[in-house]
Amino acid sequence: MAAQTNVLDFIKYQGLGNDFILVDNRHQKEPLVTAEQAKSICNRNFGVGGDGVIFALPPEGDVDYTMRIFNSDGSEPEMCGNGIRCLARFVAEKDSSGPVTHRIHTLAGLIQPTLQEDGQVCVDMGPPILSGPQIPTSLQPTQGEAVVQAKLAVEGQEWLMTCVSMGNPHAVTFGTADGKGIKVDNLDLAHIGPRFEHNEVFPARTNTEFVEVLSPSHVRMHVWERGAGATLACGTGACATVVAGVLEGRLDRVCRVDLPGGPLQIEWREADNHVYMTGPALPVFAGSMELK
Ligand SMILES: N[C@@H](CCC[C@H](N)C(=O)O)C(=O)O
Repeated sequence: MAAQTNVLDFIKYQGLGNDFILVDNRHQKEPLVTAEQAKSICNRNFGVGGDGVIFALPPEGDVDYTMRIFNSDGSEPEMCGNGIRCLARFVAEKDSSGPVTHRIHTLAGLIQPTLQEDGQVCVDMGPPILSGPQIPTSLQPTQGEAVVQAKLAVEGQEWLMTCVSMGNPHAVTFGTADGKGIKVDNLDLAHIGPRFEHNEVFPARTNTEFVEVLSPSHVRMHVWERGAGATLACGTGACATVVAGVLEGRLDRVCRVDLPGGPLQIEWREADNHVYMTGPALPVFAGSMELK
């Protein structure tokens, strides 16, 4: 008797080079692949290759559908900014008469991407979370409940960290306590990134953003992602960067964030305290693979 094979259909998408395997999972509540399988699928030599696997699941509550994601190390984050733009485009292509604004349930709550006529996707990412224990970090609050420019010793330097959750945890640094700013091109991310990600002050690990300010409305940012390492872009990280920059008095509420994969436009809107992210999302190829 022939062994039964389990074939996964997917479309690979990318948002500024942050790349994902998208799966239409709207017919069943559980993701079609396990965390371990996601890790193999993301492998760039032995699998499809990607920074994560994203599932469109049936709606939970009063929404259009639910999103879940596995990082390339198989861990499950609460949210993904570039990923949710890709997901909105993916579902829109499948349901050509679907809504322009999608209401998506995530582990970080309700997120609403809007497909713009110019092909970009603008996402209402909701309000940032600033309370240390909720981020979570054990770094002590310095501005009310917020952890702003808290000192953290890593690799013999005291880094100034501002912590922000966009549903998932971020630690943003513009430089060290001796007044040295960041030059993103000089960073050895593969060496330094894990020392932040796994630092004991971040009990759920963290994404870390290293930011070079070009002007109050324009920065360069390189990211070390929890569960995925150095990626070409991070949407939630770009949002956290602008929130941190505003809290530190360095940035305007409307700011362009240049990532290795390209720019994102971010606004932390005073009127509703929500963060809005605008950027691209593009299909790369469709495929199917046998799941082991
Ligand atoms: N690249 C994403 C963030 C993905 C999740 C992150 N690695 C985490 O574990 O929190 C983005 O664009 O936001």
